[in-house]
Amino acid sequence: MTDTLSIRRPDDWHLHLRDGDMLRAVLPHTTAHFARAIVMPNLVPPVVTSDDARAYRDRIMAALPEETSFTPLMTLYLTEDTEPGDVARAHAEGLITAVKLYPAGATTNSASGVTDFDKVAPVLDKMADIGLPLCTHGEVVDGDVDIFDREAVFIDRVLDPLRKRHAGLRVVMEHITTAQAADYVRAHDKDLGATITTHHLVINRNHILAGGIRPHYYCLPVAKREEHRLALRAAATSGDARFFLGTDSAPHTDANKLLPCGCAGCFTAPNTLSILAEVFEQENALDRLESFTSLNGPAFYGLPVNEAMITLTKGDPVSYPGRVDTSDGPVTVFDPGMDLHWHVAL
Ligand SMILES: NC(=O)N[C@@H](CC(=O)O)C(=O)O
Ligand SMILES: [Zn+2]
Ligand SMILES: [Zn+2]
Repeated sequence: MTDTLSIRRPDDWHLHLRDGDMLRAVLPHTTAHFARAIVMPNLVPPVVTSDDARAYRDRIMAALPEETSFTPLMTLYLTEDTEPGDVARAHAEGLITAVKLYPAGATTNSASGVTDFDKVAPVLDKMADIGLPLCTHGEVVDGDVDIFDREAVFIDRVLDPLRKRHAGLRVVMEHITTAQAADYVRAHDKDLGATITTHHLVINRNHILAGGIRPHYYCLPVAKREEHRLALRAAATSGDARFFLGTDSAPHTDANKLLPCGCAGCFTAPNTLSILAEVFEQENALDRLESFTSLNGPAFYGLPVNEAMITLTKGDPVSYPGRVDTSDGPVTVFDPGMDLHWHVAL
């Protein structure tokens, strides 16, 4: 039985770091294990222009714990006013790694997102030209579409037509939650990838709703039926290079989660790697953990893999904080509902 595993240092290809005190509180939990992260731009107000991205990157660098090396990979929030020239310049100077599409109203802080795709056609064409990936929050927001169907309907109504219209555009389907999304990735070519979160490998919709409502398991896209969780596990552990880790670690204070209308998001940064090792071990796929956490993402983005290694060692149950304190109040850490045995050492 394997009880030690050395892998390249992981990257997180979908992360929410927030800003201000929250940024300072959550950032060390990511930098403890991860070398790089794609930083989502859904701040209030959002990170829309290259100037916004530069300023946000500086705030992240200023918040880094001492003697920590970490590279935030910045993204721009696509709006109907985004200028193709600004995006191209930001890409050329190495400031941004991707642009993020939020359908307006789909998720946390998405009000400035896209409603009319004709308006963003020029910028998407430019991105296809220069090879800059588009990360998508893949859910339709139409009130007539059941929330559990929003991802599958997005693929048919929005994503597939968009990829046909903008041939050559590289797309990452973020935080996929359905078998349909995994199948869509498999059926297409190298211009398509998908991130999978830690929590969607662990919970299904019963965890949120059965026996009482559990707001800390509520995130978007919402967790689906068990068959979808199993499909995501199969995709993540398959070794297929188009699937890679994006934790979507999305901290909200308990006060904002535990409301009559609570925020969506699971905060997984502190225990993500221990959970993933447990999941991959359960799937007899520990030998593929490194592909998912450390190799496939860089390959998609055309970046070098990290030189540094981390070692995971199996032992007594791992202890991790139940919550992280911020000046706005505590943020509850995702509870995977099982003991974790894989300890991370750098
Ligand atoms: N995933 C979530 O449930 N929430 C994210 C937004 C997002 O990634 O859609 C957040 O910013 O809180
Ligand atoms: Zn999202
Ligand atoms: Zn997210």
